[in-house]
Amino acid sequence: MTTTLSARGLGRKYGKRWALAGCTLEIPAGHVTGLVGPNGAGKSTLLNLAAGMLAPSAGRIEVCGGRPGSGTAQLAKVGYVAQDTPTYAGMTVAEHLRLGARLNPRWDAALAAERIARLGLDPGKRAGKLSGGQRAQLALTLGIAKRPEVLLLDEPVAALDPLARREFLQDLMAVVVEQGVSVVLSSHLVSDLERVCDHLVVLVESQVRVAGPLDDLLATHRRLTGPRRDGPPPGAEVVTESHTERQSTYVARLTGPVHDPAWTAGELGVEDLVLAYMGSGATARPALEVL
Ligand SMILES: Nc1ncnc2c1ncn2[C@@H]1O[C@H](COP(=O)(O)OP(=O)(O)OP(=O)(O)O)[C@@H](O)[C@H]1O
Repeated sequence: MTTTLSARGLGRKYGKRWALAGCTLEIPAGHVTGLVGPNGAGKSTLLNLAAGMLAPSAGRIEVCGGRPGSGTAQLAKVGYVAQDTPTYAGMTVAEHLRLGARLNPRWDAALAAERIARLGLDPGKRAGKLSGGQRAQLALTLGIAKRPEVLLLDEPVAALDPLARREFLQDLMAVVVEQGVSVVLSSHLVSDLERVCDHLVVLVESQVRVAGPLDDLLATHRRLTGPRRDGPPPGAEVVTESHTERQSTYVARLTGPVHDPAWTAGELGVEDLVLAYMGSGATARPALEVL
């Protein structure tokens, strides 16, 4: 298995505060990985570390087999679109493409020109005069045309309306299929992630709370409902719990079958799963990684 991103005990702090701590994670190549978590959880910090924009304060990180920020060869492997789709407001679309060509050894000018034409972006228009969606598409084009091994996208659809979001994500999926590029993208929009991601990483309070292939996570987690007793049934690792006077409900990872007929086990959707882990923060819980 080739690995897109591998982190061991990775941490980054600002002053005395850890923005990301003890992050141990393997993201295999060839996947679209969704990075999700509440505001301030450390998603941008992780992506910045992966792109080499930040240096770790602890631990180590490898992206596509190399150390982020270690030189031009490493830079060529990674396409990074930071939050707020950074472009130069005073530069035209065509000037952005020319800059991309100058800075990137593997630049695919034909691909960039084809995308810009297909998206209907006027090459002579300044980026500052584009709509949010058009700017996002320009930034994605710059990331794709450098022909990276991995695309790191920090909330790429945050500013887009639902239709533009859908088109952006469809377009991204087409690129994934055509180029075989790996993608790690952060978003608060779980329904969007559900449509495009086959891997999931949930970050909460600077920690990886859960990570793994989406199918495996959905197959191993259940909502268990049963009579209120001393605790959950055997074989259930509780993520969150709630109780009424007579009944208990657990979102749990099942480590074995639940035989007790008093319990019903319902399947979870991606949003239920994400919200359960996002709400499980009160006690420090070891990160679960399903590989
Ligand atoms: N340059 C900085 N200086 C000081 N603290 C920072 C800096 N950048 C981020 N932080 C802090 O680090 C923590 C993680 O921030 P980060 O931007 O990685 O979170 P995030 O999950 O991307 O959040 P959001 O969803 O709001 O974009 C936050 O507490 C934030 O305040």
